[in-house]
Amino acid sequence: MDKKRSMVTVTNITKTYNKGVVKAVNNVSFSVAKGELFGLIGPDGAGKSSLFRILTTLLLPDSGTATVAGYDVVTDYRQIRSSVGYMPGRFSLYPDLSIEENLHFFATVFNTTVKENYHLIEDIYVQIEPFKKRRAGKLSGGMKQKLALCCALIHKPTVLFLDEPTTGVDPVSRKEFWEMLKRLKQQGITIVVSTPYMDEATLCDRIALIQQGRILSIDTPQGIVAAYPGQLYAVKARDMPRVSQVLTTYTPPFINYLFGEYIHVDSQGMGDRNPTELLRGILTQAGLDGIEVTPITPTIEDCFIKLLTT
Ligand SMILES: Nc1ncnc2c1ncn2[C@@H]1O[C@H](COP(=O)(O)OP(=O)(O)OP(=O)(O)O)[C@@H](O)[C@H]1O
Repeated sequence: MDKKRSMVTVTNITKTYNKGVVKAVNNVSFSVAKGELFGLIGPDGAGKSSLFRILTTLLLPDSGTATVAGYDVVTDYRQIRSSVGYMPGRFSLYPDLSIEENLHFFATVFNTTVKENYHLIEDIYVQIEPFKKRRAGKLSGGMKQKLALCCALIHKPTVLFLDEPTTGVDPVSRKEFWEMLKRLKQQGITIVVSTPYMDEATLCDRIALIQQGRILSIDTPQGIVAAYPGQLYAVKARDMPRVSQVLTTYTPPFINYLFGEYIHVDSQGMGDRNPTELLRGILTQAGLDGIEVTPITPTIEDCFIKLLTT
């Protein structure tokens, strides 16, 4: 990637806790281009929040370097704090202040006014404005999320860091939220967002799959899916627990896991044999009926599981 256009550059960042016992971020490197919507995708404890806190200058890394908007996260923390917007995991709103008061408070802290940058938040703010006198502590998850986003945007940041913004938010608000992010991106704001929801990964321009502080893969969602080695099958039969048992106890065992109403089975270890025929044969021989075996395109979650098992 063109370094000049890079708005976030992370180089070999490591962060440990408890005197090195917990490796929260382990030699992580990536960069995010201007105007890109970049996702950090990983389960709880993967190290996403620690990375965000380092990039927003709230935590010092043990080693490695990082720049945001061209500023060093250790030496230029003042410039970074004024040029980034940060929405922490637990929305940092003042529960006793109203919607309106929270917004004015954040604008004042950043030496600006709500009026000056209203155009940036208008789309989002109009949705919560009817309740502007309501205290933040009394808002629903979706409304808190919208207010927190307005507060993170009110000083016109060039880079926006959103740490699990959709966790605990209803599905409709989650969808609306991603549409808002698309619009912000169109205004040239660079966005780094983390989520444990794999389905949200496909809404990013590029994603990093992260687990136990390590990046397993970085690419476009389509690139990650295209790089899936082998073929995946969706398998179903009348007795699903038995399907899993048969596939797991086969020699060599097949990678298989429940995925919605199907069991996904990886073709690894099937050699030259036709996987559909092989799977049908094994399951029929085990006395199962109602067997369905269909080759499928993996989801990001399948790719994540595959990366974890190889
Ligand atoms: N202050 C701390 N002291 C000790 N261990 C910590 C501290 N903060 C985080 N950890 C540990 O570091 C690892 C990474 O945590 P981190 O919060 O960065 O991950 P995360 O992906 O954001 O997950 P979550 O969504 O649960 O916060 C976890 O094992 C966590 O328990």
